Amino acid sequence: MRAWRLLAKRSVMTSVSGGAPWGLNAADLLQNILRVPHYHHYIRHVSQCQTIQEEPHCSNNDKVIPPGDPCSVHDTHYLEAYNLMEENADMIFEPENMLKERSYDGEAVPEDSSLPMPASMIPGPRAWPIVGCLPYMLGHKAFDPQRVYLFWEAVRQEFGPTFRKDMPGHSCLVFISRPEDLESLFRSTMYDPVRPGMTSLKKIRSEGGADGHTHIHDTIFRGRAGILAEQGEEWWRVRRRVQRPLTDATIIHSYLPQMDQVAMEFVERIRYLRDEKDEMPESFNTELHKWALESLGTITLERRLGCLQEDASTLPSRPLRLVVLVKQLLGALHHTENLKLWQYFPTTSIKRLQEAHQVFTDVALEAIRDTERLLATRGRSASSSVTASSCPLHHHQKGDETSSFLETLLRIPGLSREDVLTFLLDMIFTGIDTTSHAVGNMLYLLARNPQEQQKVQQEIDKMVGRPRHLTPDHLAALTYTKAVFRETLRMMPVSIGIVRRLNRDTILGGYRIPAGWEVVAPTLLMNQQEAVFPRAGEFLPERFLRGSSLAPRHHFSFLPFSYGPRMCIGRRIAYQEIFCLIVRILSELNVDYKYEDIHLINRLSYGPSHPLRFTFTDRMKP
Ligand code: HEM
Repeated sequence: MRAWRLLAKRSVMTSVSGGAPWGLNAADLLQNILRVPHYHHYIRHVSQCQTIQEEPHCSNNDKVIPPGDPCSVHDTHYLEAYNLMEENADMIFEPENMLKERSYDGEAVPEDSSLPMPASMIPGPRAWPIVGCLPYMLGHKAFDPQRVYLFWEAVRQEFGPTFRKDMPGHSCLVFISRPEDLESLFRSTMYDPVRPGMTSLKKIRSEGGADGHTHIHDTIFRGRAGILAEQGEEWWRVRRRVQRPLTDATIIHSYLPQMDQVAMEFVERIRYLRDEKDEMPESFNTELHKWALESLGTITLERRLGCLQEDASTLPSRPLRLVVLVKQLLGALHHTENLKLWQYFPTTSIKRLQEAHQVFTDVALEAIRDTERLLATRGRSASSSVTASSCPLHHHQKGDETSSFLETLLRIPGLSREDVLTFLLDMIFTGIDTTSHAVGNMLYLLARNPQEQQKVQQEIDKMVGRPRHLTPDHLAALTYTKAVFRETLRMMPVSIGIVRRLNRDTILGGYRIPAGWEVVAPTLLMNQQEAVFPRAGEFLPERFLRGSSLAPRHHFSFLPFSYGPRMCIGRRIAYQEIFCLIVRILSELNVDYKYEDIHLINRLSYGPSHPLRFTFTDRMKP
């Protein structure tokens, strides 16, 4: 209890000292905590979860609403509560010894007033031994392996918001789609969030590879698989140590000039790539991947890589190989995570994954070593009178210390060099697809909605103009653009869903789901419910503006970066990169798209179904 009080207090203090870069400033934050009864209650609620006195989970003016209720009181305060959750998520979940903090013995699941039904009563498609409901799924008219969300939606229509869908290797799999159930899921798993999946990555990293690839595993991974694939103590050991630098606004903002420079160069690249009809080539998706690596490289590799300078005709350089290798690795992981026959015998898919992982790791590590060499040179130069600012590597200043992101990570007590390298590898391979797809989807939706595009451009012209350098204040002022970004992630999300393995019995959708079962909250199912998002099928960024009558009906209904201690650790980087690029593109260019509709196809994350053959025309100077 005392720890949580300290945390709540610290969350306010951290924001006061500049920790809240997006939207709310410190004064807003304090004002909101005082003014918004719901959020005030929320902090209290989180604190009380510490002592497991589950109470009715929302209240307003003494009106008590039982858990599971549609929670209409959230309507008005949705955005305030949501913003505050987003801003303070890191601070709220930061107790050092989180995993040890509580014993689960004897803990009650959130008690409902009515008796929960047993899990055996959860409805769902017919399942057979071993194959589960695979035959049902394959024979279903809505089943499309590339758009599996269509099938999930059909199942939800037939069986309701909570359904069971046993699959081979996943015999106890429950799908939820009500935001209040997602809230219960997060609360139940908050102190030990196990995200099943990435088991093939864990296997090859911790057991060593076949075909003489063991040297990497001996020298880098040493039986540890990194935060993407690890669980429990080992995941938390790394996560809690890298949390601060990844979410420290000062550190992330210090990379804004470099990311902005990359964005400006990408606008030039668009001009260079345009054909006579001002259209992008079919390979524009890959161009966005290059931008994403170049932009992410400013922080993870501390330098410019040159991805945007290359001509297609030249031999691929190491950075461009990295783009290709990340794609191959994600593709291979998609296969091994989809069908886990490799658990029983060595399949071609796991061998492919080993190969792809091996080559990616070699190339990425070499790039990191180049950075280390440059940093070492800088150290020597600094001592022989060359100032840090003249160094090609980026650096930021904290007190008297000047350090790069890599040096900051390497100095964290309790993290070995191998931990840091593994973490950087994970950042590189998670941070490329995600941001490039989000930007591509946002440009697509704006191309299809010219009025909204115009509003974004007007906001950019008014609040930012065309400055030589973007500042954090410029980006924070873009309220409408931020609403468009959120609406993009609602309609065309990047993440397929939140998945957790329960570590205690939990009531979801009125059923008592036993510990050990896995629960999936599929993003598209959550984001497209009329009852939660009025006029869900329409692109309406206004719903994310303050005071909108279209606001989502529950504060756990829209969490594109997830929530809690396991939420996306790269989200501040993602925001910054994406906003730099959108601002620089739309302040100079109009975007249009003249081909067939794009929908999402599922791999490890959602990606576009067609090439992004945008048309970019120059805007008149405002
Ligand atoms: C629009 C862009 C992005 C979206 C929508 C997104 C979304 C997500 C989501 C939903 C999760 C799962 C969280 C959970 O299980 O609760 C996640 C995890 C993660 N993301 Fe992101 N992400 C984005 C960009 C990035 C970037 C740019 C990076 C790296 C720089 C990154 C690194 C990670 C890592 C390392 C994890 C695993 C965290 C852990 O397990 O502790 N993401 N992301």
